[in-house]
Amino acid sequence: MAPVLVVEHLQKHYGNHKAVKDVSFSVEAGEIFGIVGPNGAGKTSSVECIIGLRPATAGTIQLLGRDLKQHGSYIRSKIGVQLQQATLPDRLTVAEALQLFGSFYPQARPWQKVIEEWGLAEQAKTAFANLSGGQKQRLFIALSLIHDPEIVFLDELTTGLDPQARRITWNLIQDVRKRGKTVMLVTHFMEEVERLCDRIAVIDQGTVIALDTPDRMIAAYQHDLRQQPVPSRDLPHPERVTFEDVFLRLIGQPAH
Ligand SMILES: Nc1ncnc2c1ncn2[C@@H]1O[C@H](COP(=O)(O)OP(=O)(O)OP(=O)(O)O)[C@@H](O)[C@H]1O
Repeated sequence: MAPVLVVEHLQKHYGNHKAVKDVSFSVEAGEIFGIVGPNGAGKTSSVECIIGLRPATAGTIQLLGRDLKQHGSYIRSKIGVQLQQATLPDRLTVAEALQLFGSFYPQARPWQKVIEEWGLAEQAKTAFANLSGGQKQRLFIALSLIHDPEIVFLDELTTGLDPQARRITWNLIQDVRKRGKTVMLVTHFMEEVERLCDRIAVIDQGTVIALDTPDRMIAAYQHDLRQQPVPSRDLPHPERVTFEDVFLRLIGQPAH
């Protein structure tokens, strides 16, 4: 099956600052694909170029087999986006938000169905400001899916949520995939990518420094640990390696 997204040698410069130096990866239909990296690594800049929000400085982006530069409006109709630090006017109700976002797309699904699917029917008349953190995230997911896109980009969806709301949101992300969508997930939570993602790209200083399944990355790290002649106090016990340990080593930080 052809990949739904192919990014090749993407670069994004802001003046002299090279935020994205060389990012390449491809994503298969139905994957939950994670993008992780330290603050300022270039994750959001990469995603913003991929969704057509910012022009790339160099490189090519193909979504659903079409080049972003030539087919921008087609591609925008096929992607759903929940951007970092998304918010809505305090007094806008859930139903109004869904109707408003639906009005942007000719092929929008009936908002009454979407509100039911995402368990927000009881909050239809609730103002955005009065929703819980978890309900706000559910609304943002529903809004990103109102036009029935094929690929959904979720940037730091669970930042600021308490652990319970975060876990509920994980289930929602899996529900998005169950509905046949491909999910691109940008997050700082390593447990989140380890549990949810089929594959992960680790971006550091504007380049992809690792790309694989979480299990394979963890296995490679464990293998390396066993090769060490003297156990280091900075490294965790090999049986308890997590993706977070792998991530910290990849970006050059001590694991514990
Ligand atoms: N509009 C902009 N103008 C100038 N510099 C920018 C702009 N947007 C981002 N940058 C810079 O580009 C670099 C990459 O930022 P970006 O937001 O893409 O990183 P990130 O990996 O998403 O970080 P975070 O995890 O903190 O969200 C940072 O040094 C940032 O300050």
